[in-house]
Amino acid sequence: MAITAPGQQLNLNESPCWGSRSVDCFEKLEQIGEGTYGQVYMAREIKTGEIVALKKIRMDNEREGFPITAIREIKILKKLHHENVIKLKEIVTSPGPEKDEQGRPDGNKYKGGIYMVFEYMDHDLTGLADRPGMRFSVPQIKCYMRQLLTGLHYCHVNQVLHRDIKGSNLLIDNEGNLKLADFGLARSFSNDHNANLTNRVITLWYRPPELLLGTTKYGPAVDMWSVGCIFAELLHGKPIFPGKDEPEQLNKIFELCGAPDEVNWPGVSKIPWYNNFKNKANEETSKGGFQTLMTSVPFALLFLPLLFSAFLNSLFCVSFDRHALELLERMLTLDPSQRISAKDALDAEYFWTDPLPCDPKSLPKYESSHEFQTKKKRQQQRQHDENAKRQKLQHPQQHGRLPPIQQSGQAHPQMRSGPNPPMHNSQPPVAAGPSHHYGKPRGPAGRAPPYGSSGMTGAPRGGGSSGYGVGAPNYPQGAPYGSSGAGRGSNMMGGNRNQQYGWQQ
Ligand SMILES: Nc1ncnc2c1ncn2[C@@H]1O[C@H](COP(=O)(O)OP(=O)(O)OP(=O)(O)O)[C@@H](O)[C@H]1O
Repeated sequence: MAITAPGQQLNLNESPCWGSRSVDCFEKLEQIGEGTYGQVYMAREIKTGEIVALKKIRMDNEREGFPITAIREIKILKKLHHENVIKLKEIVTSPGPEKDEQGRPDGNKYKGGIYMVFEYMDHDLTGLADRPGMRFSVPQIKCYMRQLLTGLHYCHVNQVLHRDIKGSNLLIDNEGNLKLADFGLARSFSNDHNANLTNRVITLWYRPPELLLGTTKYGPAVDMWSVGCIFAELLHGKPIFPGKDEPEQLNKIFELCGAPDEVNWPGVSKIPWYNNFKNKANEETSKGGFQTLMTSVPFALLFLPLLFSAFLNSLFCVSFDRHALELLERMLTLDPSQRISAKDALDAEYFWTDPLPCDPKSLPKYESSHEFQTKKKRQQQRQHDENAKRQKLQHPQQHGRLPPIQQSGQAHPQMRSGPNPPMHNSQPPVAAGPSHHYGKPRGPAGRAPPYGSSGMTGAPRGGGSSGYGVGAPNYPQGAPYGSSGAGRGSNMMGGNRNQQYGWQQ
């Protein structure tokens, strides 16, 4: 966690009620998130009954002061007011040492706690997409994408870079509204892009090539790359660039988008790590085993549209909407200066041709689904499966005689169907990282309704596993965060992002 830098002090007294109320004004109902900052809870304001989200600011080390990421998030959110940006309502404090859910001291050396109070959102995109059987329709994808771009355009116009666009930071309520959240890595920028900023931002799978190549001068285009990754994921049903470290991430990008050179990306050879990468690529190529498109850029450039459509079509076995592909290509353009802006993306044909984006209010209502909960359910399911396996090994005879319903446990109705559980139960649950499944049609058409289990009557709370089904990738645990520890990786590495970015720009 970083020490608060001069000029970065947070003045909680800026607004009369900010920071003056105690967290005791709220009743914590349920944990809905676990982030680098600490926990996020669904809570009820006792006086009004209003449901909110409380995000506790982690203060693990009292010597290091108030985390700079929290200061940035609060400062930025205080100036952003838009229907597609999460609303920070106030800051509340707890004066004394706090207790965990079991009433034990929570191990926080800092005596009190500080919480950010947000409007409550029923889902994050990752959690929603992870619902069993979930499929998004085209108008629904357009509706979410348009809201994402509208919120981001607003941020960019107000000279704020988000720098961590990914599914779990896109919150959705049951009115169909999508809002950008988690501005912990966000920062203001100036249009001349002259300032040196850290390149160690954005969760690996969503990180643009310029950051992976080490650039420190960048602008809103970095967010647009992440938006392209989300868009492709919504169309494709799973992350398109699931690299496990930076080199692999770059390779995955270059395999799909072609490799950069001075022709398709003027100035790329001046980016700090370009030559390292190029030399390595050449070395590998001369060894004959390196499957990169580094050496076939003209080919890649000429056939980029075909590469995209071939890639997507081969995965879906259907022909993709031409307008969707055009927009996707313009988002996933290597050269950030040629990448489409949020404003221009909103004008793209894709949003203005049939089927049009649906009205958010027309979207079905789902039971609340946050990534934290879906991950937890998968972990529980995995634990359950492991226990069952262990028991079976210990008492093979006894278990052999049991009818399938008893072998597979009572908790999960879908597992009662016999020794071969449904596909989504047989997938190795992913313990960490974005575990997305955005609406990829799975199995024979018509098996699932367009929105999965429709409305509130969907899968029972606490039951079921993730929507990982046929074709789910076998991601290494923690892969999305790579070895750099950038973005959320810090969490996986036992540290926190303040340690890694706090002192940086
Ligand atoms: N306003 C909200 N309403 C409902 N859920 C929320 C809200 N804010 C956050 N969450 C849930 O908590 C999760 C973590 O929140 P957030 O990303 O803001 O925390 P963080 O500490 O910054 O996490 P990270 O380690 O990912 O940076 C989100 O993915 C979301 O599921």
